[in-house]
Amino acid sequence: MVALPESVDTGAFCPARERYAAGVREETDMSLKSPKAFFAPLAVGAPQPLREIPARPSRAIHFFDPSNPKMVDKIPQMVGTVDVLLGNLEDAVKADKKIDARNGLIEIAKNTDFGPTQLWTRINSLDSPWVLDDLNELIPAIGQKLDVVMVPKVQGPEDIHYIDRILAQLEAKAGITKPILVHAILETARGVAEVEAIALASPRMQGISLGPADLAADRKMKTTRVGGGHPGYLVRQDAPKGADGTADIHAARAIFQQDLWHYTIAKMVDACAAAGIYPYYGPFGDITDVVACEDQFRNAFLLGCVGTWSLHPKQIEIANRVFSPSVEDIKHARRVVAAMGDGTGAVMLDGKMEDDASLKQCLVLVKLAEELAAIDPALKATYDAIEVD
Ligand SMILES: CC(C)(COP(=O)(O)OP(=O)(O)OC[C@H]1O[C@@H](n2cnc3c(N)ncnc32)[C@H](O)[C@@H]1OP(=O)(O)O)[C@@H](O)C(=O)NCCC(=O)NCCSC(=O)C[C@](C)(O)C(=O)O
Ligand SMILES: [Mg+2]
Repeated sequence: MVALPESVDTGAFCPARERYAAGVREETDMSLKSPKAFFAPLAVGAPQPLREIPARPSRAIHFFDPSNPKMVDKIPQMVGTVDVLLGNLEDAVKADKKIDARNGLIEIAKNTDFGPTQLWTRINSLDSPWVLDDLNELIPAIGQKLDVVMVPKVQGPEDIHYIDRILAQLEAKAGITKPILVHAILETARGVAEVEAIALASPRMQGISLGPADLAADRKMKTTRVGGGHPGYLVRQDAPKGADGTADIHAARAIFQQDLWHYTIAKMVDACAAAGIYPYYGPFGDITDVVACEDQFRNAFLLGCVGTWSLHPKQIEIANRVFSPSVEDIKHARRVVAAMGDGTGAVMLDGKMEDDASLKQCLVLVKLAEELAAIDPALKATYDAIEVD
């Protein structure tokens, strides 16, 4: 029994302190994530970190401002139509609404049954005057309901270590039984350079999203958009020869717009896959251009991302469709699985060679379809109706 001096204010009831007072000693990690202690809790009484991040569908992470009554009104009816609802406290919430947003999120979380939909929040940046109160108030009030805390403007693994320890302390104090996961936004040049270390910084790491607007500013890119392409970033077809045999540089030539985000997304996907966590595209700011939005989302899906952000209700349907394998892909994948028998060797299917490696790609799609069908009855009916010839 550890006696506390009478002058110490022990504050509200704290399960971890009670257990400590009762002589219970738990293994924790006092170091900054030494390899052997990687999976030890970072505070006495904090829940055991997960060894594997659950593959919960998260095709769209839908952002709403909890201080905006019109948006808040729409949240209950969005439950079940979107995989993740995220109460945003950071950029896009006005400075004089920060506290309303935090309180609004607490109220929504307490009063809403989220069913299969995950509840995430994006806290303010680590250098802001709000972040400490965000954590101190959200975790005790709604920590048991919060699945993931998204951390903006992550610079390196030390930012994740900082959040990791605070979350452990707050979880212990509040008696939270399931660990809250952490999602980093890749929106600084140093963050991109350190993305592998960020992905591996903590067993809480659930995933990483691209933050193209802040990243562009931090890198001093000469763009003014929130994600998407740029007409000036292009490759031009070679000039044809003119009558005099030299290149006619003024002749009409095809131009091919390139993807400004390809390098960063590919780097992020590799870092996430290597760490066993999930990569996401981020925001597409041109809300009216649903066609280009779909293209950007599909590029990310093909490269390995599991989801994207939705800023406006109309982007949810696009994300749900793009990040669910198509009927054609599932039909083909199931044919390959059937044709490959025990999964070894090579076969010909429709004039193409299939082998162990193409089978593995097909299994990625089949597994994803099963995970999505488990939470999306309409999609399940669509996949169930596929006939493999
Ligand atoms: C774009 C905006 C201003 C257009 O808002 P609007 O009201 O002008 O649009 P609307 O088409 O007129 O809206 C129709 C209805 O839908 C509602 N509505 C509209 N949006 C939502 C929503 N998200 N959730 C729920 N409801 C929504 C809206 O309130 C309205 O309700 P009403 O019919 O009753 O009048 C608005 O959609 C919005 O503020 N969206 C969220 C923006 C946001 O969260 N930005 C931050 C993420 S991006 C970012 O931070 C960058 C990054 C990663 O950090 C980096 O790259 O660096
Ligand atoms: Mg940002």
